[in-house]
Amino acid sequence: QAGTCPLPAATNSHRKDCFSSRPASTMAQAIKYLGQEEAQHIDEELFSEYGFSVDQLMELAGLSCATAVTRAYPLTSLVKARPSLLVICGPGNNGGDGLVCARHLKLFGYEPTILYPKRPNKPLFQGLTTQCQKMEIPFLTEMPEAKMIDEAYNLVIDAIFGFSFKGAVREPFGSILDTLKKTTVPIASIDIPSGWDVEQGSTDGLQPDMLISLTAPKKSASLFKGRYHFLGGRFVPPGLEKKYQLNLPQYPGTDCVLQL
Ligand SMILES: NC(=O)C1=CN([C@@H]2O[C@H](COP(=O)(O)OP(=O)(O)OC[C@H]3O[C@@H](n4cnc5c(N)ncnc54)[C@H](O)[C@@H]3O)[C@@H](O)[C@H]2O)[C@@H](O)CC1
Ligand SMILES: [K+]
Repeated sequence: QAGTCPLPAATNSHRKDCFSSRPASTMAQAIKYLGQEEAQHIDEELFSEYGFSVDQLMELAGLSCATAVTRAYPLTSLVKARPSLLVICGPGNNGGDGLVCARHLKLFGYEPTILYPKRPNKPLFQGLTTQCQKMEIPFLTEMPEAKMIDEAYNLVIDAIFGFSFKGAVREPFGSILDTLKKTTVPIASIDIPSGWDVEQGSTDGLQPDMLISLTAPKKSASLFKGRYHFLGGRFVPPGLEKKYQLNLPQYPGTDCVLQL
């Protein structure tokens, strides 16, 4: 028996994977938490050196997020009569992950509604928006009040900002985040709790119930206090993982997510 399982919340199947097929030398090393620049370098390298396209990785990232949501909030656990979710999408690729996530959640039997106030004028985002519209996912024209969100939705998915967020929050997202802070319904944040500094977090920011870290957690994830921390984005080539010493845990079987 070589060492202890590096996954604190590991299920029996994770544990089995750890002990049966992970070399002893990598078992002891903790997963790396990335700084902002390092996360951006890895992102660039996936495209420039490894030949991936943004929409490819976004699809896998968004699918991971939807899958992680089904694990933490299965349809049978939802408290409202309808399996309603509010997905709030920001102006960059984190918002794109949110659109993909919403589409998959609809296929998984949930009823997502999207708020997408700043839409980039690029074919990728236009296509993702059309796909959601054609799947009869409603788009809101404005942010509802906190009370209305608590009444209408089981969960809010925060796809506003990811690892490129910097500085003071600009409108309309400042008001959106202020409203979100007043809600009591659980929040699931994609990659970073929006409004948090990517490395330092935020003392008075959102306190999501769930965080889905993509590729590898960012430094601020060490300050996450919610119930569910998942890793998704199972697309990192071993060469890149090695170069950046990510020490990613082994995903169980063919799963695209893993609970940390
Ligand atoms: N390499 C990876 O790991 C992958 C990353 N993906 C996603 O891409 C995200 C990063 O995407 P991006 O680099 O497009 O960046 P973000 O989506 O983090 O945000 C960039 C957008 O937010 C705006 N913004 C930044 N700071 C702001 C502020 N203070 N107030 C208001 N607006 C602000 C910028 O103008 C820009 O429009 C990741 O967090 C992840 O969710 C996935 O789509 C695919 C793979
Ligand atoms: K986010």
